Amino acid sequence: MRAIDWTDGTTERPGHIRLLDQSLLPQSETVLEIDTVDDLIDAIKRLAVRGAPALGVAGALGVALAVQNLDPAEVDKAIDKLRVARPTAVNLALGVDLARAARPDGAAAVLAAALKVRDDDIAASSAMAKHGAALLGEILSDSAASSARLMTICNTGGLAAVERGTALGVVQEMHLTGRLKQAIALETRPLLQGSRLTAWELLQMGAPFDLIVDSAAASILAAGGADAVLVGADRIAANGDTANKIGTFALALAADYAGVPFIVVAPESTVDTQTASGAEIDIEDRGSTEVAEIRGMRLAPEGIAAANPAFDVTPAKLITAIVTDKRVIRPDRGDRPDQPL
Ligand SMILES: CSC[C@H]1O[C@H](OP(=O)(O)O)[C@H](O)[C@@H]1O
Repeated sequence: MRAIDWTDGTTERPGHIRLLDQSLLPQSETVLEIDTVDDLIDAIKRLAVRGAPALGVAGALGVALAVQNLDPAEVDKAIDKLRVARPTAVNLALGVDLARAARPDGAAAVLAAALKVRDDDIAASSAMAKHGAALLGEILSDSAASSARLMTICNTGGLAAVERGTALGVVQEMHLTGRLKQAIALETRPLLQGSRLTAWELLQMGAPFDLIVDSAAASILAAGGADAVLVGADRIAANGDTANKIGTFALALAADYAGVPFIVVAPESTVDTQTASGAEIDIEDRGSTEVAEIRGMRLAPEGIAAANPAFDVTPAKLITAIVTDKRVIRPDRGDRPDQPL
């Protein structure tokens, strides 16, 4: 099943969104049938649906839901609330804007625009998988390129998109073409997208992998335990600075120290040339509970303070390459995403 999709209406029920509730994976594969924008916003805020490309599709389909089900006077307020449900991933606002632009042409045109966002993401995931695997063939030694050990953080597979995903889509491509020796997946505290979601997807692929705690990554890299680091992105600024899951910046520093290529994999829809640099990216803070608890089980003492930025920014100078569905940008050679395609 896709992470998120649209189900056409029947005589019993109007068209609506179906999504796999990722907050319950891997213990439970629960499908949510979403009929209202408020329920979609709740699903986004609690990461039942998550990942920049998937959020773009959610935003676009949410506009179709609003136009289909709400009084015209209520649509803009609902769409505006959806657009800011999570601030860091540029894709959410972009998906909303792409579907909203079709409003003058009616509900069918809005749905068609939203389904195009979905279909374009599916195509982009396949293109990124191929471009990323080709780049590894170019920059790694022959032995590493044919038997690669690839480290990754958070979850960037089909669950973070619609199908295949971004960085984990490259890992899948390397596996499918017999060139993956091992994936190394960081658990990714505090919400454990790595141990819950990436491990689940790698198992389904049948790919060889190790799950590691986040704090083991630097010493594994320094000891020569990985041939490349592949990460996703939530927003790529005009100069190449990249916002991604918290811990990505530390991983980039460790990769730089270890002399290991650090590769960002993201669709062009995640490139935001309106944001000049990483300093302007709004980093979502998700509050102290996620740090102090795991699925409602209190770990830290009551009454403590906790900082919980959900993302950090990796400066372009630490990024070897940015692989998109359309191109490979090489910040290590002075390339910038705001240069024309
Ligand atoms: C290809 S997904 C991009 C990005 O989204 C994830 O964040 P979250 O799980 O909070 O939605 C993570 O930063 C991924 O790298």
